[in-house]
Amino acid sequence: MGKRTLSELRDEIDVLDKKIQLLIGNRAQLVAKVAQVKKASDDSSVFYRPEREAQVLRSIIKRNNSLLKDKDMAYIFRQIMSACLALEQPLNIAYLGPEGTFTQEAALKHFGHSVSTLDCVSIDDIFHQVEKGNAHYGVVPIENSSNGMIGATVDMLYSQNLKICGEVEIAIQHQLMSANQSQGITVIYAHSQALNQCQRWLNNNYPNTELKSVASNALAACIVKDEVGAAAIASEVALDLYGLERIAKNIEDKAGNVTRFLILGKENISTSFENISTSFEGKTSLLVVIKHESGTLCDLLEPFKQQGINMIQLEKHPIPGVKWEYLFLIDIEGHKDNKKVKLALTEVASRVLKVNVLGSYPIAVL
Ligand SMILES: O=C(O)C(=O)C[C@]1(C(=O)O)C=C[C@@H](O)C=C1
Repeated sequence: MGKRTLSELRDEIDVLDKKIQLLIGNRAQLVAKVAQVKKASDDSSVFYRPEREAQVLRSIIKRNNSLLKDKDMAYIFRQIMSACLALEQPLNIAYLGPEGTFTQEAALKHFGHSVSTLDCVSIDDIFHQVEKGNAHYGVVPIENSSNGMIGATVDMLYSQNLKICGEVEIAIQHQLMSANQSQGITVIYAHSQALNQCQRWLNNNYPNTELKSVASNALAACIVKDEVGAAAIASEVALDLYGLERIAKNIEDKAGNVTRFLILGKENISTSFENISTSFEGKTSLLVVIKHESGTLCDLLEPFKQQGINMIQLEKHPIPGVKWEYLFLIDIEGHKDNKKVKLALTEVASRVLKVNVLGSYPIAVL
């Protein structure tokens, strides 16, 4: 058989597309049945199941031996699951606005594009909107690979009762942009995080320019749309969205600049797997306050060692409103209902002033 012509190849693609479409339709029908099962169950209002979504995406990546990259294959299935979940329950996701922030990018990467989004003015506002029930879930930054923890988020985790039900990572590349490149730049707007992440570049390239910190990078882009002589540091998405011109590309000081975001909700995520210890590729986050006495930090850590539990993270953070007193944000491997984790947590609780289990959730898949 000779080489197939363009139209023959397209005919074959049409046949495959028809099959794929039919299969996606069949999948949607199954998900509609899943919704019925959930409605009849105890936690009838919880349709979003991050642990199952993570399992689906991990399997997709594991068996991907196609020409497509893992991340692209996973993206396609992420969108299919997003559309399927919207059949069960249309979700509204709170993020740091306006449109074009990295937080919005994180929200869409995690939930897919079949959700609606609610733009919030601050990290505190995201917590409040979820708390009030105006959004089903919220997305907040927790940690940047160059700058460390996001204090405003830790403060709110301490003072609010929301649960962590997922995490997502986004590569952060900053663009310098303005409405009109021919004008000299007298002021640069950005979120304080972006100013920190680009500090060296700004010192080298704009040593005498005024730097103004605003609530988000997308807001900075929005402001400079109408301000002569002003530039903004924001994302590629914001550059396109607000019709600005790029002055400089990827100005972050450190390559591989990544921000980790948390997904917040009102409920603990379901533990629908029969054997949590073997099938849950996840972690548990805790906030702990210990006595200001010799040996108390060792006492806190010992139960994890005794149970052979790996600690992923241990961060010290000032307790909001209490001078020179600190809380610890701890991430450990495993689900809070796993036998060993449970034993360790009970022991920890007996040794510290306060322990708040923020949630157990799947480790970011991509
Ligand atoms: O398995 C479920 O619980 C579903 O609702 C199905 C499904 C999917 O499309 O695979 C959809 C939404 C959930 O968040 C998880 C998975």
